[in-house]
Amino acid sequence: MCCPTEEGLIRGKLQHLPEVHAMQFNLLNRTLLVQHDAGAAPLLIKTIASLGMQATPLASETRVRIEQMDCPTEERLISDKLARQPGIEALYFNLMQRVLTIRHSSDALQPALQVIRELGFTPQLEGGEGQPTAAEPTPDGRPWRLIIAGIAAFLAELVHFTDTAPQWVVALIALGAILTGGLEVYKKGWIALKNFNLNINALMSIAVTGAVLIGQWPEAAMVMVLFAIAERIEAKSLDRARNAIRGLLALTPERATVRQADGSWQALDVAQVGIGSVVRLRPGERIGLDGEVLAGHSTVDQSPITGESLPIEKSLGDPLFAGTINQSGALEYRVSAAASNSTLSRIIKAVEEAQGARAPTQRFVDRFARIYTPLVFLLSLAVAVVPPLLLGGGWYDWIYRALVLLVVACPCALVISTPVSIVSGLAAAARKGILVKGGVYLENGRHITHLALDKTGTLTHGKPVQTDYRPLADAADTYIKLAASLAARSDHPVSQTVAKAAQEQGVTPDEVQGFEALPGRGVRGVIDGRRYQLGNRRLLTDLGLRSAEIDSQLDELEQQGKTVIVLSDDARALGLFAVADTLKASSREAIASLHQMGIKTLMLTGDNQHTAQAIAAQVGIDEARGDLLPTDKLATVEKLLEQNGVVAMVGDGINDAPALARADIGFAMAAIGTDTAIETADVAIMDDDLRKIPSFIRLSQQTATILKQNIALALGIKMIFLAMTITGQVTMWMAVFADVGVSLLVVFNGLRLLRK
Ligand SMILES: Nc1ncnc2c1ncn2[C@@H]1O[C@H](COP(=O)(O)OP(=O)(O)OP(=O)(O)O)[C@@H](O)[C@H]1O
Ligand SMILES: [Zn+2]
Repeated sequence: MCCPTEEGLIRGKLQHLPEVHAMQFNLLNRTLLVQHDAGAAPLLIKTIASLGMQATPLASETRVRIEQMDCPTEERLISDKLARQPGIEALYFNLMQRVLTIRHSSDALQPALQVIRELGFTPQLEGGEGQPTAAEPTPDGRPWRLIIAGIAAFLAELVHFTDTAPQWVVALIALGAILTGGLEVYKKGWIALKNFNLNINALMSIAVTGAVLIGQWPEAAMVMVLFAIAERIEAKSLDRARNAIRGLLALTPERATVRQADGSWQALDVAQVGIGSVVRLRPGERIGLDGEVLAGHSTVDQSPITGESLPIEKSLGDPLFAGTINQSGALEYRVSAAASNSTLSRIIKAVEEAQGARAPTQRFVDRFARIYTPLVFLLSLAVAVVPPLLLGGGWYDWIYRALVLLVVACPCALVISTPVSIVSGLAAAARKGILVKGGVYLENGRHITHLALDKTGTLTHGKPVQTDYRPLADAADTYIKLAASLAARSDHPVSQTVAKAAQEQGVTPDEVQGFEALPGRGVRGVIDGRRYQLGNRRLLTDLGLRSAEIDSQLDELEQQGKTVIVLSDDARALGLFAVADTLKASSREAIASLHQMGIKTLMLTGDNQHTAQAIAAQVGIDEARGDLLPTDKLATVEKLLEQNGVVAMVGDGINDAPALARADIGFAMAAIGTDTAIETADVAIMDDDLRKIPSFIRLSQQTATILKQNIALALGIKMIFLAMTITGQVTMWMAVFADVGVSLLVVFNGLRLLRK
């Protein structure tokens, strides 16, 4: 495969296969990246062979759902074993979603799945990159077992306490409780131990077995049952965080009313509706697919995506988004994206990926847990052996303390405390219409010291109107037509405004030859054999056409916050056009909140310094820098970065993409309509409301607070118990209660963010 016709051939053939979801060709490297259903690779190779080409599979990525995997110790268990398998190139764990993405060579998948099974997990293949399905809740399985185990454990304790039966009866009842309630724990623990892994199951198994060996039957039973119950509650509450994002998906209706070839209407499953289909919407109906209005007028509540409940007017040509709600009128629209690729689906996918990437605190905690557990394990060995041998302590007493220490060695609460907070924070942000592309940004948002803002479209509406036209030479009546002819060819907002104003006056543009855009300056072209330019002061300077008279007129208009461009031929300036953009009502308030947070604001714009200053003064921005070329914007951000600040930049991502990418945090505004913004920004603000930035920073602060509380809680209580265990004040019961209690506490504390 080396030429585009071959690409076309392959694409034509593969795109009709239902197993294929997406293709990306790279003719230079002769590679084709295909997203396909699991197991479809041989079919693809055969199809390509039928075209007379030979395909050699390189590596593919497979998403595997592993229901029982939700603790980092399990992750380590899998990764230690799997990474050593031949053909495995990379592993990406997402514990919150319980999904493991394996990058592997084509024949390595089955052995890898086998390894996972041997470790006691049940891997399920996910169907390619299709529409994300709502995560299944933790299976309920065997609640009766826990109930029986609980009753038995209680009985054992009761009989032991009241001394109504011989010791062997107590032991028998307790054994029953341990086996019914804790068989799973033992199984998992054994697999972990075999692999030199000390996960919670291994620790609990040792502790309970130890308790049995020293004759603490009722206690062993109670501890095991309590642990099993707590695990269950914890898993359930984690499901809540896990599904907070997926819950958004429940917003899209399952069916849409689609026009058939014969003109009739039929309700179809949204997954079956193709691009280009025409869909009808009743008033009050939820929108099922992304599309563009073909007929009708209505307002749409876009709050499910933007977090902004102000209804948006929709008529011919306006975009509609799956998951939003049609209000008063009936609409017909043409579908523009498959259900699995709607804006909402992409948001959900992005947030899920964001969860997979570890935030800094989480990495720290994971590292800590890695040494904490083995350390406490060694400590407990020492506690069991050293005092009795060297200090004359009682064996029984110290072994018991050592077993309690094993329970305290569990890092669960600590390890779980960060992801649950981050995920809840990400979900809360998504609900507000703020798409955060990684926990890092949520953690660092509160450290922002400088915010650079683009002017057009960020602070202003980006929809300027023409305010002034002034001829500078005679024969003035032809200038509007000349300017409009040039302007109509450009998609720059300033040109567009001039073109529109002329059109409204009934002026039709002339033919332009040799049209050229001069970035940061304006445009030029030849009309009727003569060359004309339309552009800003910089362009006039380049042409050597500045004069005191023109400068004073420009100064005057620019100081009113207007943007002025001048029409000129090669000899003189002919006329000037001023346009003015309106400030968004929310901008002032947003800037004021940012200042209250101690953040310095800086406006960066390609527009001239006067206009920049005038606008900056109106919104209350600290500093304005005008006359910047896109490269200057980047340089400004870089200079700020050198001053050790945390620099964020907000823009619409069109001419400020490099600066956005370079900043510590890049915010893209009005992302709902633009795919690139969702994909490239660090944080995408779905609507165009600048106040989302202070609210993101507040959320970042709240997340940080909860993270700190959680780590302090988890660590603090562990440390207290560690000390108290060694001095012999803690029973195994209490240790289990403390451990699972803290786990639950941090989970619930993290979930509080969902309500922010
Ligand atoms: N195609 C064009 N038509 C008319 N004027 C233009 C054109 N291109 C640039 N200009 C002039 O140059 C100035 C700078 O343009 P540039 O595209 O760099 O910034 P901008 O997009 O207008 O502003 P911002 O940086 O705030 O988004 C504009 O304000 C305008 O005066
Ligand atoms: Zn634990």
